[in-house]
Order: sequence, then structure tokens, then C-alpha cells
Amino acid sequence: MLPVGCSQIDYEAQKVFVLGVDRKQVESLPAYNEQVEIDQEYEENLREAYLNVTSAIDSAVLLSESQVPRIKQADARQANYNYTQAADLYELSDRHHRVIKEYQDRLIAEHQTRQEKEVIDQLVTKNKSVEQLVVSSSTSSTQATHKNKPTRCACLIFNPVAGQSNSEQDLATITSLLEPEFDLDIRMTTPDKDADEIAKEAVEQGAQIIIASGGDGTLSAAAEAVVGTGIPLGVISRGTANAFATALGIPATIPAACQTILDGKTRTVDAAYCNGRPMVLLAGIGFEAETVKRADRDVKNRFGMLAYVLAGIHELRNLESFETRIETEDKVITLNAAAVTVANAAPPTSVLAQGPAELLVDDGLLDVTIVAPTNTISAIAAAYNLLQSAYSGEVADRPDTGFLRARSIKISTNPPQRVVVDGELMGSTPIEVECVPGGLTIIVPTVPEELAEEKLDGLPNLQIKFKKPPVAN
Ligand SMILES: Nc1ncnc2c1ncn2[C@@H]1O[C@H](COP(=O)(O)OP(=O)(O)OP(=O)(O)O)[C@@H](O)[C@H]1O
Repeated sequence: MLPVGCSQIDYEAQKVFVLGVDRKQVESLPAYNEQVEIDQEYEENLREAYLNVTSAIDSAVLLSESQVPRIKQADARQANYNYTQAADLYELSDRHHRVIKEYQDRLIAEHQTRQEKEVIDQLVTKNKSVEQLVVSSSTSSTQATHKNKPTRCACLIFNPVAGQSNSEQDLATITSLLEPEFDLDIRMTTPDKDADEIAKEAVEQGAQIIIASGGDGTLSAAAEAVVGTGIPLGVISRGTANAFATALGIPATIPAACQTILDGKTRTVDAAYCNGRPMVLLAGIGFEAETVKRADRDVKNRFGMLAYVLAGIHELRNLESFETRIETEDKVITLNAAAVTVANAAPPTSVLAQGPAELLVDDGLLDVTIVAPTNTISAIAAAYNLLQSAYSGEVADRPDTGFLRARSIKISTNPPQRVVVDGELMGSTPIEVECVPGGLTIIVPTVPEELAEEKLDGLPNLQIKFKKPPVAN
């Protein structure tokens, strides 16, 4: 066992380097194997071994003296021992434990924003005990261990090509945060085996929890596979648009998403079936489908979220309306439209779903938004009006925009239009969408996500002048 202060974790090389520990110290350590119970006495013996030997540093670790942690002498068996008495053994350093430290810093910052100081204290204490010891192992050196073994099992479905970040680093961060509590069965998606197939296998094999990490395609596919199973789904978003997480109120950063999963609060939300295929967010007909088609992988890699905007602008130029027939439980409507969206849940950025302004994800109903502008200028105005609806909470009020709610909806068009379901192209009209009330169990934050009021830090030449003095808290 190695105190975290004597370690340097290199996630890319998948190695833990040992700092400032000599041969004599290693030989005097209490024996370790996976069966050993790490109780207080074991920990004290361990600490004593590290603190009592002061021989020269083994040059094999290739560190200059200034880089080596200076271990202070202290009485390891003191009755009221606390970890700050041998801070060099237990403190995280910016240089050697950047990932864990960043996670800890972000956790603290988030919770401070929410003014939950008692929660921070609990988290810091909890995290500290996780960080205190690291096992150096030739096979998997990225695993932090805790006195207790993981208590829960989960299948982690991970798309290694999602988004624009470094996926190896992302996976290392996720495992370092979750593995102290979860026995993770990590399964990678491949071009031939996507999240849907992997999640279905995991369901058949009796998975207790399924965690999906990737872009909207991966998250939706995994969610669709668990619809109706009651198996809780954890979500770690790493995509371009992160619509899935935003629509369901799940944090978009990896550390906050992992903390949500560790906290383990579940909520049942509605799902739906579109032409017999599970759907969690929305089905778009017309404009949205064309936009998704244009935002391909290469463009998304180069432009990120902008890819959708670029694709959207291009589509606006080619806007064409089509004859539409919408049938619900109690009526049949015919009209001309340029875009029809059937939404169960949608983030504010899914503008064409925002007619009703507020989409309730647990009301047992689907929301249909119809946009029918007659030219490009009014299309832009309608889209802007819908965006405003999403953020202001007031329903869209333009004559070329309409909406309705129903539990089951059939839509046909003339001519047939492309359909996109949860971000993936799925054939063309007609479609039949049926709500499945409470069909999905999802792991959500204990404290609902709050919308940030403003973010100005970091802008070039930023100057802020308050017209009135800021009110002290
Ligand atoms: N190992 C892999 N190599 C290549 N492609 C993969 C691999 N695993 C999954 N895929 C493909 O990735 C796509 C899903 O990507 P996903 O939505 O997770 O990320 P994204 O496209 O970056 O996110 P967003 O949809 O937010 O832009 C699927 O088409 C799937 O076939």
C-alpha cells in the first residue's frame, strides 16, 4: 500500500510512480494482498513504516531531491491522530494528482455555489478517505482503493470516439471517481456494436445499474434499451450537443455526473415508442431531420456544437412545407407545416420542440410543436420566438407556430419526410408515437441543476461597473 502523497498517477501511461520511498521502507511494510482487511491497526503499521525510516531516497525513482515529498516525523500511534499530521503522505499535489485534485476542486466550487457547506464537509471527508491510499499494481495502476471494497456493481458503456475530448483521460477520470464505490464492468462501443446492443446484453445478464458515457447517440441508445426494465440508468455526457443530459436535468461535466451517480438518487420519467422503437427525447420531422443529416462526424469534430448551427442555417435556405395529417386520441388535424416535432423531453436548444415552453417529462403526455413559416425570414423569426419560449417559459405565440399534447400520435405527410429520433435518422414518415408513462428510471442529482445566471470570467478586457454597490450577503 502506498500513501497518495508518495505517488504520481500517470493516467495516459496507466502507471503509478512511487516517489521518495526506499528499499528499506518497502521491506518494512506490512504484507498486503486482496484479502487483507485494511483496518485502523493495519493503517497505523503502514504509517509507522513510512514515517520511521529516514534512509536515503532510492535514486531509481529518477527524481531530484526537491521533487520528493519531505516526510515529517510524527508519532504514528498518537491517540488523536489525524491525517493533517503527516500531510506529505496524504495531501494531493497539483503536479502528481492533477485529475483527482481538479475533481475535488470542482466539487468544492460547485457546492460552494449552492451554499451547501455541510455537504462539502461530508464530501471532503469522504473523498479524503478514498484518496488516502493508492495500490501500486503492474496491471491496473489507475485504481484507487478504499478500506472498503466496492459495494455496488454497474455496467459502464463507454463510446471511445464521442465528443472532442481525450477519451482515455475521460475514462481514467470516470474510473478513478466511480471505482471506489462501484465494481465497474466496462464495455466499449465499436463501429459494429453500439450502446443499444451492449445495454440489451447487460439487461439480459442482470445488470443492477447501467451507466452510459458518450454523446447523445450513445446515451439515447442505452436509455432506449433500458426502457420498461426498471434498471436505473446513470448518464455521463461527453458529446457535442449534450441534449440528452440537459433535457433530463443531469450535469454535463464528468465529475458532477459521476457524483450524481455516486449519490444514486433515481427518478422515473416518461419514455415513448416511435414506430415500435424506444424514444426518450424527441422525433423530428422535416427541418430537424435535415439538420441532423448535415451535421456529420467530420464536421462535428471540427466545429462541435457549431456544426448543428451551420447545418441549420443551410437548411433554413431550403425550407419547404409539406401537407401534414396529425391524429391523436381525440382529433385529426390537417395543415401545411415545415417542421413537426413530437417531444417527450427536450433541451432548450431543441428549438423546434419548444411550442409549449415547458416540457413535462413525467406527465404521461407527448408535446407536438408545429412550425409553418412561409418564407426564410419568418422561419428565422419563428425559431427565435421558440428559443425565447424555452428560456422565458411563455408559450410560442406566433400565428405560424402551434402545439398540442397527446398520449398517442400518428403523423403522415405528403410528400414523405425524413424522421430523426433522439438525434439519429430513422427512415421517413408516416410515424406513430406512443407515450410510456414512467418507462425510464434515471439517476438524477439530489439537488436539481440550477441554470447559471451569468458567466463573464475570462472574457478579454473584461470590466464590470456596478451601477449600485453590490449587496453584501
Ligand atoms: N469505437 C468506435 N469507433 C467508431 N465509431 C463508434 C465507436 N463506438 C461508437 N461509434 C459510433 O459513434 C456514434 C455515436 O456517437 P455519440 O453520439 O456517442 O457521440 P457524438 O457523435 O460525438 O455525440 P453527439 O451526438 O453529441 O455529437 C454511433 O454512430 C456509433 O456507431
